Amino acid sequence: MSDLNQQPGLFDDVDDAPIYESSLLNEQAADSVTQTPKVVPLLSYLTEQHRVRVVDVKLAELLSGNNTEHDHDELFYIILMLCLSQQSQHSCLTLTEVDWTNPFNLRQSDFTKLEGTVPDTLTPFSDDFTTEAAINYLHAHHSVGDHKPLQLFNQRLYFSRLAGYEQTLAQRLLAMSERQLNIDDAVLTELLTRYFPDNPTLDIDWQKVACAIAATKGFSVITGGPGTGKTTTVTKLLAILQSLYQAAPLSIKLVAPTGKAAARLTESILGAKNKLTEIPADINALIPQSAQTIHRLLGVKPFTNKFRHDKSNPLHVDVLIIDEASMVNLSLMAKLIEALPAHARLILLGDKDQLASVDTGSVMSDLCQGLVLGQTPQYSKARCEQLNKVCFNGAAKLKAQTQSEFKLADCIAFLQHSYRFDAKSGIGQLALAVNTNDRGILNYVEQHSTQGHFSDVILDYDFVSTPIEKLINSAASHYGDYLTLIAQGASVAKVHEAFARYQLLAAVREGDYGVNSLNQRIERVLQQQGLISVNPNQRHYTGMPIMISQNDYQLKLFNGDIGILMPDDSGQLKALFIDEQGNERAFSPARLPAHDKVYVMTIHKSQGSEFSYTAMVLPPLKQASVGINRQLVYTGITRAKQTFELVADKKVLQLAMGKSVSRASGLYERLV
Ligand SMILES: Nc1ncnc2c1ncn2[C@@H]1O[C@H](COP(=O)(O)OP(=O)(O)OP(=O)(O)O)[C@@H](O)[C@H]1O
Repeated sequence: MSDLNQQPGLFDDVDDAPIYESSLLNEQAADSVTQTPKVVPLLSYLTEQHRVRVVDVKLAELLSGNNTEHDHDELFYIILMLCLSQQSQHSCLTLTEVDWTNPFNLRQSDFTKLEGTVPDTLTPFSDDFTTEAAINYLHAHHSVGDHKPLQLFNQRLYFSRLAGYEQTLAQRLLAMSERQLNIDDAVLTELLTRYFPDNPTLDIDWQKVACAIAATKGFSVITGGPGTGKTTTVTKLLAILQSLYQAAPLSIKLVAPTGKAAARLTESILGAKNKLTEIPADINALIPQSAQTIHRLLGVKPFTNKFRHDKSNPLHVDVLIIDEASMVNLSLMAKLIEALPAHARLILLGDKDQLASVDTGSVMSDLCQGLVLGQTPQYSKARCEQLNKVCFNGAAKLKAQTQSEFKLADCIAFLQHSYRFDAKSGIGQLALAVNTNDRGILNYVEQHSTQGHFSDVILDYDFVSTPIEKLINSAASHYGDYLTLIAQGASVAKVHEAFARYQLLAAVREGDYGVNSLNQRIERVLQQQGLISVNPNQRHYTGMPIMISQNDYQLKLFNGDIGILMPDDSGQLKALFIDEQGNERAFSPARLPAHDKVYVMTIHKSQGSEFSYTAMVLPPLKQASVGINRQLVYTGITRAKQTFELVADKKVLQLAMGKSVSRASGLYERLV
């Protein structure tokens, strides 16, 4: 069960190798019995060590019908494993990936302790309980099946709620993609030519292909790395759609998963609308100016996990664009799709290579499986012909590769050319090196950055001899800008703008290179420099930057929202936020939902935001075995707009590059 155990969470604190030899284990367990530690039943050991939660034990007992402590059957333990899997944001438990001889990934150290307790066994399952036996067992079990608490799909076990979301999503996406749209090819060709004039520097204009794909399908995905023109493309797409439906203009909504991402989308769509002068004014006026959060669009019903808009009360929308779709979890995506009217078009925008959502599922990367940079996606022959006709006057630029079994293959557009980062830019090259685990490109970036050719990338590998103080002082000096503005009485917008210019990101929370310690140390330096004044008896102070860590639907403050504490006109200390429409919002600190200091933020929390100067610190090698991976580092790098600084042991960077994580999900399989 490599995938399950690679996920951050349960086994974070365990850094020795797992044991796979059960005979060896038996010996060690036996040895340890002769020493002081007490041998306890496996389940007691797992709960005592906080490897499984008591609440999950209770749930597993309830669902398996095992009420007595000493009467736990196979289903009980499989449900525990499913709980663990879900805590690592997998949608299901992939039974083929379970190591039945060591399903809880016990380690050598679990058995070789000199004191405390050791488990009595590696596995609760008998030797003949293989994956095949497990699947047969589950198939026959009365708790598994339609309208039962657990469901099997292929070789995957689900809690029925999540299986239901996956099923809904797959069915709706398929139905949307198969809907017949009456588009006049000749008119579409003319519009595509108008918005995408021939560009001799590009063999294939993927933006044009993306527009053609999204214009001709009820459902589409437009994915691409930073600066590949997702916003530009979607703005042109909306102009094309409004031109196609000019007689009855479409109701278009733009949404993003967080307020920050919605604010960014608003800003970039406005920028694109102003820049694209080829869009006629009357059509331009029909393209929305601003984006909102998904929660705002759906209308949160306070104190429930339900929304005002759902299947029985669908949204009034003809076209829905979801930006930063990789951050949207399975349940929210399913609820959003259920709330769409049958005729609506859905377009997902985002970067498939970024971190998946903080919650369960990985919809975007599931849908984008198999895309390879530099290659034509696996479109069907008929689709290639159609796209060649409308985009390239029939020239056979797109050639059908091997026919994909994936039913949505014809709906996926992959933007492959970065317009923001040209060959002179290190950020784009570094992101590429990490994303493709290409040490050659990494060497190239290193050489060019030390020689000063890539002024946008600073690589500080001198992890041991250069103390972390250098980074802390550098962060403090950047943050001095917004603090000076507060002291000068600048506007809230100006202060927020200055704060957002620089951000230090850390991969972990704990340890010297983690968010908690770095936050304290930067605060101390700012205090020493007289830029802030911290009173040990008061949590809040002028200049403190905070990030909300819990949604508050009453106050409409959401996880990830950033506020800065400043005195208002009457001198009262307030937390000031700017919402996605650019409006100021002030709250007294006592009313705020859970929040943290944010001189440093985790890379996870930075997703959906951008900073002119982004600095990122990775933990030392001994802390980097869990949770540091390619998607994490790539997400951190691509937050940078102008300058990216990395402080890390080069070995940790390389380790991350070599480790790509994926989440267990059956969405793709439901669509083949
Ligand atoms: N076809 C094009 N020709 C020239 N410049 C382009 C083209 N497409 C996009 N750009 C420019 O590249 C930059 C990035 O484009 P855009 O913001 O649309 O990309 P994005 O993929 O949405 O970026 P992000 O990484 O912010 O999500 C913008 O300055 C835009 O004007």
